[in-house]
Amino acid sequence: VTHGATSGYGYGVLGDYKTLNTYYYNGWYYLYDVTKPMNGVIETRDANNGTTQGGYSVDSNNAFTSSGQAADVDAHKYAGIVYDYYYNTHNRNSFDNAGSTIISTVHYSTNYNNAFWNGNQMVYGDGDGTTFIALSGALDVVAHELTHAVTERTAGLIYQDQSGALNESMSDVFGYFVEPNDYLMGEDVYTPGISGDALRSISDPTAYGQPDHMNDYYYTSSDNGGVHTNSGIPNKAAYNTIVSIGKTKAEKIYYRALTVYLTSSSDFSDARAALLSSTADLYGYGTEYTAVENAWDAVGVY
Ligand SMILES: CCCCC[C@H](S)C(=O)N[C@@H](Cc1ccccc1)C(=O)N[C@@H](C)C(=O)O
Ligand SMILES: [Ca+2]
Ligand SMILES: [Zn+2]
Repeated sequence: VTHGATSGYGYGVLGDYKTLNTYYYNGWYYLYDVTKPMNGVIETRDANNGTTQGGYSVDSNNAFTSSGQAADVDAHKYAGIVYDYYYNTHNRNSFDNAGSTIISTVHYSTNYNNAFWNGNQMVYGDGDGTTFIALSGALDVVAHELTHAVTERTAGLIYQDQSGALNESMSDVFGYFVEPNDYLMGEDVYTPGISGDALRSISDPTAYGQPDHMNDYYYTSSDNGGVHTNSGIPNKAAYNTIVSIGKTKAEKIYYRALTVYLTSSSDFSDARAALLSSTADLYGYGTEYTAVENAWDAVGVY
């Protein structure tokens, strides 16, 4: 072929084999996925431990099998999975619902124990090897970060205090919806030397130092008002909702609340109201509505 879509493969951060949607051009294979509907593109880049966007992740023979390519493989594969989740479950075409290219950069900085959405793209550190390994190696992390992009283009929840904790919670909750095999966050890339732990739990936020009730709201000036701590309260309410009405209904009311009712300054009480309105819209005022009321009563938010 002169150039065009190809199918490659590689090994992820956990050493697992996975197929990849790649693109051949001028002697090189790119992590550039053109298989999505309406020309949605997913591209993965490599910062080579710098702090710029980096160039495209490329390979000479379409086999992304070197250890240095593992983070690239997972960032690319998982971005595609998250794209598919939003398209197939919520009919949303990319984070802006207009098919914008989803860009990821891996190997950001050195020993960087975090991942983030920078307003234009996802960025992943490699971790320091003790607290984290390469963060794109966890599907719930990728879903967390891409959900920040969705939130930014919809509710626009300000990243401070209660709206900020809600912003963080939406990213964790959709991290669960995309990876529903556990209620843990980041377990696949967190503390490789310790098994069974995680950065957070939505079923029991207190297991990792987060509050699960308004009585224990953590007032602080750090971390934008403790957004990674206080997210435990809406996270617990989401867990309560998921357990009582099921994932299929829960993800519909959460998506509707995020895209229709929540605004940039919404606080926890506004979130309760937004979810109740969404529930009423979709399922009426029956058992699902009561379940959402109970879910938020249980965390002390009215
Ligand atoms: C650059 C400034 C910080 C940005 C914070 C990003 S959005 C974030 O919340 N990252 C997640 C990564 C993550 C997600 C799911 C599971 C594990 C880890 C996060 O929770 N970061 C923690 C370490 C933090 O910033 O406190
Ligand atoms: Ca998980
Ligand atoms: Zn976040």
